Parts: sequence; C-alpha cells; structure tokens
Amino acid sequence: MIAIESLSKRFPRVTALDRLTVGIEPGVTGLVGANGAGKSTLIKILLGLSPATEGSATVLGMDVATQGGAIRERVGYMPEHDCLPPDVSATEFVVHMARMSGLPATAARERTADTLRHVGLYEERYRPMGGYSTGMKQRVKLAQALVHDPRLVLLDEPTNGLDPVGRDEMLGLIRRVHTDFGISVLVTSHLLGELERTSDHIVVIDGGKLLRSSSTADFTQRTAVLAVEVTDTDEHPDGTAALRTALRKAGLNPHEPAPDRALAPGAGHLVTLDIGGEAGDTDESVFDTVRDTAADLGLGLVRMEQRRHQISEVFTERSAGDVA
Ligand SMILES: Nc1ncnc2c1ncn2[C@@H]1O[C@H](COP(=O)(O)OP(=O)(O)OP(=O)(O)O)[C@@H](O)[C@H]1O
Repeated sequence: MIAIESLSKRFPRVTALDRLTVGIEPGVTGLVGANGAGKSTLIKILLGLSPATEGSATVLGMDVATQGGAIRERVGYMPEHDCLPPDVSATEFVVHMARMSGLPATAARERTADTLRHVGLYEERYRPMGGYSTGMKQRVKLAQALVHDPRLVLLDEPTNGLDPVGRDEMLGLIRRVHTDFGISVLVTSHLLGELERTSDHIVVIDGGKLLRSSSTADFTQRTAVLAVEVTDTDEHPDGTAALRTALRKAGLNPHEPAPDRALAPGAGHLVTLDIGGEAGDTDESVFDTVRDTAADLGLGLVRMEQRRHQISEVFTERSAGDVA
C-alpha cells in the first residue's frame, strides 16, 4: 500500500522525520508515536500536501512527489484538527466532499446517506455541525474520508478529544472500515496501547525515526516473564526468598526483588523470572519446575501468570538500551 524510503523532513529548527524507511501492507496499521514524533508530517507527505526534504515514498504505487492529486483521488484523509464549517449540515458537507472527489450528484447523495449511517449519524445529519459534540464531529470527519470509496484511508488521531466510550466506538468503527469494506487503514495515535486491538500491524516512530514495525501479535504476545505468587509458611516466613533460592538451585533465573517491595502491602509474595527467549519460545518445563519447587518447600502456590508484553514496553526497552 505504502512504501517509504529514507524519508526526511527538516523544518528550520526541527527534524520532523529522520531517514524513515518502512512499508505498509494491506489491513489496519497503527502508526504510534508521542506528540511531535512526526506522524502528521508523514501523513501530509504521503498525501502530496507537503514535500519531503529527502528520500521518496509511494502510495498505491504512485509517487508522492509528483502524483499528489491522483493519490488524493484514491485515498481518504481524516485530518487531526477541527476543520468542519459550523454553518452547514453533515449531509451538505459530505455531499460536497464526495463531489470534490469526482462523484456525480446522485451517487454523491446516495453514498453520503450510506456513509453517514455507517458511522452512526442519523437525524442529526441535517443539523448544522457547529452544534455537534466532539464524537459527532469525528464521525463526520471519518465519513468524508470514506465517501468516495477509497482503497486506503489515512486517519490522523481519530480518537482525539473522545471519552473512553467514544474511543472504543471509534476504534470499533475503524476496524469495521476494513472488515466490512476491505478498505486499508493507516491510523495514528499518541496513546501507545490504544491501537493494540484495532490494528493488524503497528509501526512505532519516535523523534522522526523508526523504532519498530511488526505485527500486533508480535508486540503483545512475546512473553518472557513468569510471575509466581506463593504464600509464607511457619518453616519459611519469607516464602518468596525461599522460592528464589530454590529456583536458582534448580537452574532457573528468578529476578531480584524490587528495593521498595517491603513497603508495598501484599506485594511481598510475588517472584518473577525469565522464561523463554526473545521470540517467545517458552520452555514448558519451567512451569513444572516452579510448581515442584514450591511444593517441595511446602509453600502454597497461589498463581503462575505469564505476562504479556505491551506496546508501551517498546519505549522502555529502548530507554534501557540507551542507558546500556
Ligand atoms: N510547519 C511546521 N513548521 C515547523 N515545525 C513543524 C511544522 N510542522 C510540524 N513541525 C514540527 O515537526 C515535529 C513533528 O510534528 P508532527 O505534527 O508531525 O508530530 P505528530 O507526531 O503528528 O504529533 P502531534 O500528534 O502532536 O501532532 C514537531 O516537533 C513539530 O513541532
């Protein structure tokens, strides 16, 4: 869908994109990065609205430097900022946008009605948009991006300003844009965990550079840590200390307790240890060893839990790497 090759964008005081190379496949892709990471700048370059300083990119095989008009005909765009004229209704506005994209008048009206219904706007669609809630405005912005039946939509922070329920509804709508209509989606967010359920693939950028690009499953299912909760006994008043020592003897690698652990009520009963490698190839025998070790010590085994990685850890891992 999109091929980005060593793309840079420099403003006089700041480098917004720094030799970014990444490919976007069909499906739903989340583009994640903190505020100022370069997400909006990238989208504007991909639409041919802003020239890159260096490097190249193609969208649906078209060159962003020379074919911006053709790209915007085939791609839908939902901008981040508030851009809706307050005095016109959603219907009037979306019909206008459909006509701008080249649809004949009748088709534009029909598509507008269908699209507004799809995003969940009904009677309100005849009222001026100035009186709409943020959630309704975001829905109109999504509708105008979809009305000309594009193959790909670029959605810039579509959940901005929404409450948790509104966010969930918007993320559900975005998922359905792909599942119901087969339209590919590139959606941005500054909230790291937000796109985990919506996206097939996640691209993380930071300071205009690519931090990571991989499938959402790879991000969230690489499990490397086992948390074990045990009870104390008369024989072992500190069950976790006894378990750690015994696990070490059994050849495992339990983590040292956190320094403030004694201060946290109820937190003293947890032991964490590494299991499996980077790729998530968990060694099942670790579970048996932990169970048998706890049983041999006479400790009560409350739970064993494999922790899921979260996208936010990409940033933590990177900070740790920087320190190293
Ligand atoms: N027209 C411009 N002139 C100068 N600097 C700019 C311009 N547009 C963006 N920048 C800067 O480029 C960097 C990246 O901005 P960009 O808007 O792409 O980030 P973003 O990831 O979309 O963040 P946000 O979600 O906050 O918009 C920021 O430091 C921003 O201040």
